[in-house]
Amino acid sequence: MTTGLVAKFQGIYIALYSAYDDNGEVSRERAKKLARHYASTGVTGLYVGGSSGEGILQSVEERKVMLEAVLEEVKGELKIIVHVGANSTRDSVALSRHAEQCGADAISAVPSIYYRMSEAAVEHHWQSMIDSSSLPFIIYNIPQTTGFNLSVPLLRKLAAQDKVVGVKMSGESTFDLQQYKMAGGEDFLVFNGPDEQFLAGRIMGADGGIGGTYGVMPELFCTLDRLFGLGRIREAQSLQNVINDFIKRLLRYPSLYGACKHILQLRGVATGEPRLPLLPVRPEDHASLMELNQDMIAATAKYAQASTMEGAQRHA
Ligand SMILES: CC(=O)N[C@H](C=O)[C@@H](O)[C@H](O)[C@H](O)CO
Ligand SMILES: CC(=O)C(=O)O
Repeated sequence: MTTGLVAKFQGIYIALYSAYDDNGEVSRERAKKLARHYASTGVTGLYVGGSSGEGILQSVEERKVMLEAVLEEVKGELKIIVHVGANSTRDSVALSRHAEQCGADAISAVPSIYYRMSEAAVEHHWQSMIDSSSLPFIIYNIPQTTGFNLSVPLLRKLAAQDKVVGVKMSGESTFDLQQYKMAGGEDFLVFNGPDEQFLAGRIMGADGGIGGTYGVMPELFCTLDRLFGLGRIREAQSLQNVINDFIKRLLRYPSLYGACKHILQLRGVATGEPRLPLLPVRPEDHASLMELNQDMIAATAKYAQASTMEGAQRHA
């Protein structure tokens, strides 16, 4: 039995993509349509403005618009965690305050990037966001892009505060993930970052996941999570294998987000191209992306059927 914060926040969170119009401006309308698209997929919530959401490539104003649109559409239906990390503490604090004003469920942040930051500087940066809002705070550790790896002592120190409720662990070591889970204590959340090892992360203690590829296969990740919860590990393994084949195919394109956004467009959900320097897909990519989309849709249907059968068996 899980109680408290873990019970409240655990689950599958789609790292939401950016939503731009055809001129590359943030589009409220497309952001709403994108959020709506996910409302009935079974996911717990959305992670807005993170890596996949290109928050780091947007102005503070654009990030506010994006969050407001998402909340207007799905507040109360989906839990909304908003990434408020910006390079300056000043901007990060402004975004933290805004997140609270407009009713997000939690905030989260990476360290400041570009300058090599001491642990003391990162701690001060995060603490400023924590202090500027009453929302729960989720540390975002993604050392391969930020160059900063969260230490267990810093995690322990931050987690001692009631407002610091969890960590999104995007580093690849599931041992580190397990160490965070142990250090955070009983009611501390750990979210798996690398989608390719979702199952491994869950086995080592993650309470759920926040991922950049969930947005093109949300139902598959929900099923994977459920299979793990039911202890059906062999089936979970084979589903993770299916998912990883899709992820490997997605990673072949000029940018992961460009490929994912193109797939969404094929499903009738336009979100524009990723913002440069993230590259869009090329015309020569269209045919293979159409095939990948079809394969994902087929796998989703197949696993939906499998879970119906399982439901029927349970009720028999
Ligand atoms: C480095 C990175 O962006 N990691 C994401 C978040 O943790 C993942 O969700 C990846 O997008 C995903 O695992 C695909 O490699
Ligand atoms: C991938 C991920 O979790 C993010 O976009 O922040």
